[in-house]
Amino acid sequence: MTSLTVRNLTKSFGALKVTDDVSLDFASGEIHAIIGPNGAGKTTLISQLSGQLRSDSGAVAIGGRDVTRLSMPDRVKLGLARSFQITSVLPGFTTLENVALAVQARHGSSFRFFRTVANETALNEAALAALREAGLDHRAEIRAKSLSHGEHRRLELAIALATEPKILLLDEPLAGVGGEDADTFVANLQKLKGKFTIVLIEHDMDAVFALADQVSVLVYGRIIATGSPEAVRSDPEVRTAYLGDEVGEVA
Ligand SMILES: Nc1ncnc2c1ncn2[C@@H]1O[C@H](COP(=O)(O)OP(=O)(O)OP(=O)(O)O)[C@@H](O)[C@H]1O
Repeated sequence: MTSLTVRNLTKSFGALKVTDDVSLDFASGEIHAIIGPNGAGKTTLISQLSGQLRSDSGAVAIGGRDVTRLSMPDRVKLGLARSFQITSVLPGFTTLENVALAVQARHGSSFRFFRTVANETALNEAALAALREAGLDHRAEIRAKSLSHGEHRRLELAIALATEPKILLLDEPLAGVGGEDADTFVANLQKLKGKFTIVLIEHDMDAVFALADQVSVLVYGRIIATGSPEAVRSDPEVRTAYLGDEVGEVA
């Protein structure tokens, strides 16, 4: 089943056409990576999907429902969550409190106006469940400002998970994350595989080829290939346009 459908999306900044007639289908439960050189338009495309940026033309549908004209908050309500670039983590709050705020925002007044012990317990349990899925429950009581960069990224993932998404848009989750932290992050995403549709933008090709079911290659705003990691890796046009030597390292 297709959970997210993109048809003929286009966006220009002045004379620069940044996304150019992009059409893609994201299947339910799959990790679909979008790769491409710097400036190819990947982040712009994600912003068009999330509703942060209005497209010049084209259409986006979630589960068959046209959301092209919907705002970002309305798309979040339909299960589309974007992580990493719009999240504002409160540094003086604990990781649990940060995630609890996202749970509260998701459930609105049902948590806010009835401050019973039962509600607070439910709120904390939901937040802890999201932290567990992101592999950060052991740091629940730590203030966000004391987290490592990699842990901070996992907190942002937990905040996105707290919105109970059907589709997760991850924009370079591994940027600036190295070594063990990167391995932990990839392992966590592996565990989430199948639970949500994940659209993953990532420059770390080891991570992309380890995680993705489908890979699409964006070059100068146009999708030049879509397919399994193996098919994309051996596509001559992709090798010429983008992957080059990098592909050799992971082959
Ligand atoms: N708000 C904006 N106004 C003008 N130009 C923009 C804007 N946002 C992006 N661009 C330009 O659009 C092009 C694509 O940018 P985008 O960030 O989408 O690429 P990207 O593939 O995500 O790159 P990277 O891999 O480096 O993050 C770039 O040339 C960028 O300078």
